[in-house]
Amino acid sequence: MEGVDYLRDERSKAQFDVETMKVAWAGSPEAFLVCDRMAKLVANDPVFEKFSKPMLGRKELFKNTLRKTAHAWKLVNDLHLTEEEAKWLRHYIDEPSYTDLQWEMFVPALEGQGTEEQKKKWVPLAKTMQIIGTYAQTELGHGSNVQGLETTATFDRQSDEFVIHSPTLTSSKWWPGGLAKVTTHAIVYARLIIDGHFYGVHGFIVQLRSLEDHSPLPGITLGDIGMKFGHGTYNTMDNGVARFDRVRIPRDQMLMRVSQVTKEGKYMKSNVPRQLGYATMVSVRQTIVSDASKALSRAVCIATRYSAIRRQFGSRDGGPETQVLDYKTQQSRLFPLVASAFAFRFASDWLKLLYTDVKQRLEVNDFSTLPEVHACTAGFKSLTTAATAEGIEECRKLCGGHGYLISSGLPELFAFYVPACTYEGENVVMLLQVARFLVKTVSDLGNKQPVGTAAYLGRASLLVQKNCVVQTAEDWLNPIAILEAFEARAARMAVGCCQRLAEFKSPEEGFAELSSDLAEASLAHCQVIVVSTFIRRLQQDIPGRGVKQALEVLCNVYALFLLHKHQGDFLATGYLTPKQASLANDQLRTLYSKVRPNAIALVDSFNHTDHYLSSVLGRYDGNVYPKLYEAALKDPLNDSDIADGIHQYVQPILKQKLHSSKL
Ligand SMILES: CC/C=C\C/C=C\C/C=C\C/C=C\CCCCC(=O)SCCNC(=O)CCNC(=O)[C@H](O)C(C)(C)COP(=O)(O)OP(=O)(O)OC[C@H]1O[C@@H](n2cnc3c(N)ncnc32)[C@H](O)[C@@H]1OP(=O)(O)O
Ligand SMILES: Cc1cc2nc3c(=O)[nH]c(=O)nc-3n(C[C@H](O)[C@H](O)[C@H](O)COP(=O)(O)OP(=O)(O)OC[C@H]3O[C@@H](n4cnc5c(N)ncnc54)[C@H](O)[C@@H]3O)c2cc1C
Repeated sequence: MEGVDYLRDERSKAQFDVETMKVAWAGSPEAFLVCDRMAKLVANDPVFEKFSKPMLGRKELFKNTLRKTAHAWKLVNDLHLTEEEAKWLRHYIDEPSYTDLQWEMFVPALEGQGTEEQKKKWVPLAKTMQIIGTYAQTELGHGSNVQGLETTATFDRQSDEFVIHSPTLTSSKWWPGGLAKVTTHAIVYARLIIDGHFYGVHGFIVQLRSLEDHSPLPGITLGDIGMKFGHGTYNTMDNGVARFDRVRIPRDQMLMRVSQVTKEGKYMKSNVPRQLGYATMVSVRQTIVSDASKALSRAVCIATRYSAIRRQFGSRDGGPETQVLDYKTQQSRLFPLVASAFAFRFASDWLKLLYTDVKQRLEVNDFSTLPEVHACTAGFKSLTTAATAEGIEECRKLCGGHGYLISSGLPELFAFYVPACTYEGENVVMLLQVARFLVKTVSDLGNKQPVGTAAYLGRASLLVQKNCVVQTAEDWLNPIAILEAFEARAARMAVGCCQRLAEFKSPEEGFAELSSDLAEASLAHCQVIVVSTFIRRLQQDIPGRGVKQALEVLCNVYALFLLHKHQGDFLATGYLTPKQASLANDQLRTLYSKVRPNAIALVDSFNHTDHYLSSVLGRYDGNVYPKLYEAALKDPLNDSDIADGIHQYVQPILKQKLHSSKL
């Protein structure tokens, strides 16, 4: 049998309806149709070919992306694509480009932080790409600490302008995507100064380049910050540096939704919290959670298909060897990642609803849920990106040696993905934000009943006393038992941290000293929400033969895998006994056997095209070995039998050896 037959055989064993599962993964029939149409549009267009990328030099890589991006914009206009369709088009083109910043950060920053008048002026220009913008917050010296930014925006009452200035080397803007070569505008975050007084960090719309000839405007120095990790991935993007030498902009280019500066130089705070200035980051963190499920689904699709084709050991009589997918070790590394992709998908769907809700509330100045939404987006961003980055690397290892080839698609995917752990809020810094929320919630328990995602902490006094009642491996299939275990562990960790915080001289000193424990408690809290979201999703109507059952298995795999991985926490907090932890692991092994016949069908449900996967190992048809061979032959080193440099550098060594052996 060939790889093609192996996958056909696997598909025939599926116990659920794949087409309906595709809809469950996409979120709705409409969402499925949009994704499917955009994925095929990209896959069938030769302009979006990706194979040659790893061979290109930096300048060619960059130009190639500019070409693709221009073609994509033409398609958006020619085909009258909606914003949703255009977003998926960009996603399937699969190349970091300035348009990511334009649509995911520049436009949302204008919409979220501009006044009605500002939005009316700037948003249409941006949405029609008459101006191209980026989000210039991070500096050479500061990224995480936004209030520590050094760029200044000094109000000049006489000319009714702000003067944007980079006073030090470390105040150079550093990292913004598209800044180096493309963007005409940026939202520059700077400290506002009026009459020598500092008024905190605010966003300012600054024109960077001439709209006529694209050259940098006077007083602005722009450049690229250099090559990044992974050759063909993020180097398609011109992350840039910018320095401002007393650049003047009109007063009405300060984003003034949160606070205003009048002509007279009076600083006026609206009745909205200053954290609304961070709203763009909340919006992008929510998108990043959704992207985590996509990236992880891509990696597990490759590793699962290849594991069904790859055979090693197990045959002593010349018969077929064992599919590596049948090894329990392979299953215990791979299936939790398949389950995680689904968990993150449902978590991101839920987060989107939470975010939509807070956006509507903010419109009418209801800020009550903002702290919870900030904690959820920050925490989920950290949890999902860390697990996805680790998961992609695990998938590479699951593919053995071939996983290290660029043609496997996995090294490039990892290089593309891993900065998600850093950008838009470094992951540990984000967990510490969740910790602030947890500490406040627990400290306030006497006065205020927590709601929403923190509601379970309202039962903290019960959860710290109760012990797990599980007696058999079967009991671990009960969602109530699972959820209570996660809640009890998280509540005990949060309460434990708060009790120890009280022993320090000041809360700040305690928070700094216990920050590692607080970060762990935050992760445990986020896991409660992800697990409960998965469980709740299964309580909804899920049509299709066997679809719900297959998802129930994955939900249990996800929860029990986490329980096993973090069993130290579950045991140390005293909620579980070692016997109960061991029963959970027994159940996990049984669940892997239930996933096994559905494995290929589950990853088919992601509906990924071969173009999107860009992996010889993950091909839909399973024709791996002939295509690996073919891909290898296309390497430029195989253009000739005798490579450049052989005559010059190798032959003299060989000849010298002959000469000395004669002596
Ligand atoms: C090609 C790519 C493909 C796919 C990528 C996928 C999707 C993304 C799409 C496009 C993007 C493309 C590429 C990536 C581009 C990346 C862009 C960036 O990285 S932009 C820069 C991002 N920078 C950061 O995230 C900085 C992180 N730092 C912060 O957010 C803050 O400084 C801080 C750490 C939160 C601290 O804030 P602050 O200094 O104010 O300090 P406090 O701790 O005192 O906070 C006060 C108070 O406010 C609360 N709070 C903080 N933040 C928020 C918020 N956002 N909303 C609401 N409330 C907030 C905080 O918890 C405190 O509350 P309190 O305890 O006082 O009640
Ligand atoms: C690919 C990529 C694209 C980017 N695009 C943009 C962009 O378009 N626009 C933009 O403005 N920025 C962009 N950035 C910058 C990015 O947002 C920052 O790098 C990120 O916010 C992290 O900040 P930092 O680099 O200052 O890390 P640092 O904060 O210096 O982190 C270094 C270490 O210090 C630790 N640390 C920091 N603070 C604390 C603390 N309080 N407690 C405990 N530990 C702490 C961190 O955990 C980390 O381990 C991009 C970055 C990358 C990698």
